[in-house]
Amino acid sequence: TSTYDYVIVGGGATGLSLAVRLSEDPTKTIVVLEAGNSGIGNPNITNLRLNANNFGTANDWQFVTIPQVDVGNRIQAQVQGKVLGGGSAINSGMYLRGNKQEYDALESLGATGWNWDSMFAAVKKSEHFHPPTQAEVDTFNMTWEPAFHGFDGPISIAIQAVNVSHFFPDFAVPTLKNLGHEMNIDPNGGFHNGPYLGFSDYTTGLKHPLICCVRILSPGHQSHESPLTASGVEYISFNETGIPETRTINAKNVILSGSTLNTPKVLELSGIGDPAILNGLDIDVVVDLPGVGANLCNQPITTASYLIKNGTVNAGNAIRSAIIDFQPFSGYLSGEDLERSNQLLETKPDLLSEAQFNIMKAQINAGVPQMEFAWNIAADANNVSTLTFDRLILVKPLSRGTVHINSTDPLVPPVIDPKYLSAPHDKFAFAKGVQFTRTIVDTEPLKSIIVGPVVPDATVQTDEDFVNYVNTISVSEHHFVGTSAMTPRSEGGVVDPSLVVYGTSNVRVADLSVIASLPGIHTVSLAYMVAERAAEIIKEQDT
Ligand SMILES: Cc1cc2nc3c(=O)[nH]c(=O)nc-3n(C[C@H](O)[C@H](O)[C@H](O)COP(=O)(O)OP(=O)(O)OC[C@H]3O[C@@H](n4cnc5c(N)ncnc54)[C@H](O)[C@@H]3O)c2cc1C
Repeated sequence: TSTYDYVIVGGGATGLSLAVRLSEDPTKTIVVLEAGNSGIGNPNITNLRLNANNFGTANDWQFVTIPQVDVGNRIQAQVQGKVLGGGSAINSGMYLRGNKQEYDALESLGATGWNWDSMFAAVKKSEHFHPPTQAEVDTFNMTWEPAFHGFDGPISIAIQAVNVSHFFPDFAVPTLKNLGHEMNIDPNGGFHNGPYLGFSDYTTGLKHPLICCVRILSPGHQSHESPLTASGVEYISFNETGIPETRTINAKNVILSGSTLNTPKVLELSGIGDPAILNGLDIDVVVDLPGVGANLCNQPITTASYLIKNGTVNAGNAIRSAIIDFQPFSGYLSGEDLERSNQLLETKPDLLSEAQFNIMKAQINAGVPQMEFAWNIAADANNVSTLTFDRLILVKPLSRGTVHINSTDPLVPPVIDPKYLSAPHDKFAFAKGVQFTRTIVDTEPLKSIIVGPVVPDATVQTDEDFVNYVNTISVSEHHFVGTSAMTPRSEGGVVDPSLVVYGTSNVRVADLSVIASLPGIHTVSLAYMVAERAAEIIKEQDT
């Protein structure tokens, strides 16, 4: 049996991008194990507008959380890509980058070399920006800064242009201006405050067999003093009749790219993790690493919609989230609310590290965006138009949760407990964000064409009503990070700045689980950053 140079577990956004870069060296042999199907020829994957058709299908892991105590004990569905391309194959294609401070924070938390400069260079390497045509520029007032973009990478990026309703230039932009929210000419260069036209990426799945990696193999590893050296991985392969067969792959390097929710499972099944979890399942502790599966972070999301006066706008066939407005707390909280925010920020939420808490508070004070307001307009069959803030997202929550196995059966899903809105400040700031949409529609020129609220309806008025609204309606975004954090081992870290799992010599993690603190964005650009940086590091170290 042959020994590959690299086995990459997970052919998702990070894993595939990394495989492409590593395969640039023709002397290296690489195998990618992907648990899901191929997306080849599937229009639900190639057409961004149909992405939701994948939810609940074989292309989705169909995870659910345990009951979420702070949002009415609701169990929430957690869509996650289980198809070549992973999340990037079934996502909505929105493409965003955060503020410089948010990447520099990763280095402050212990990820030496992972800062805005290195990650900006990495993401430009991954990018093939397609500038808009002159006609699109003229029609939609598009702006962009060439220095913020890469033009030779594999990931195509463009500004969304098709069928944008006149509502946006005529009503949305002037209203935002009257609220003091000035347009951002290009949010991709390390400052994404303010409204801008949506950027998109266009990635699609590829072809592959059905394979699910179970655990890392480390034959003969006896001593807990010396680092574990993996010889490859064990995986289950389903044959044509659906019968599972256990097989192995030998490799000099193991790279886990199964995503924030899946990678802890492979580590824990391999005996790498929190002894309290492993002992309970009679799994031998090979590496004592309590940070595996901890520090789980994701964003809460909800919507609000308003009826538009008949005949005042032509909704046309506008695309989703045509304008996205990212605001710091000072952009939507009143003076009194800011005082309340400061009071709530005096107490560190459970499970959030002191280091992260301090950094996040500094970012809040520096005006880093905390809330996303995405604007969309649509008309029904009777041409009744509705303005929907289709993504109201608290983009940098303080709440932290966990994901762990509770079975040694590799086919049993992990226990996912993100503890949504468990930090009191999260609930306050999120509910206030939803409430702020009432201020937006009460501002001219929008005010003159709004009939009134649809969802939440007009009975929802007080602070308490809005808190109840988010408790009962909000769901979770798909932007998980943090469960194999790149922080010092003594602070709950799982990987070092070279992405090597502590206590091992040749096991790396390269997916979004390594990002200790979430930039306030949609996360696929981060996956490309991690992949490009990982490729640079691995190529340099493995010469
Ligand atoms: C529905 C949805 C919509 C989204 N919308 C956007 C958006 O519009 N814009 C944006 O920026 N981001 C979006 N995201 C987020 C973005 O797609 C993810 O952050 C990104 O894909 C994460 O990359 P990853 O490499 O960490 O994991 P993934 O891309 O999820 O890849 C992990 C891969 O590993 C495979 N895998 C897992 N475990 C195993 C195993 N044991 N053996 C073999 N294979 C395994 C999985 O099947 C999967 O293909 C969205 C995500 C989802 C799910």
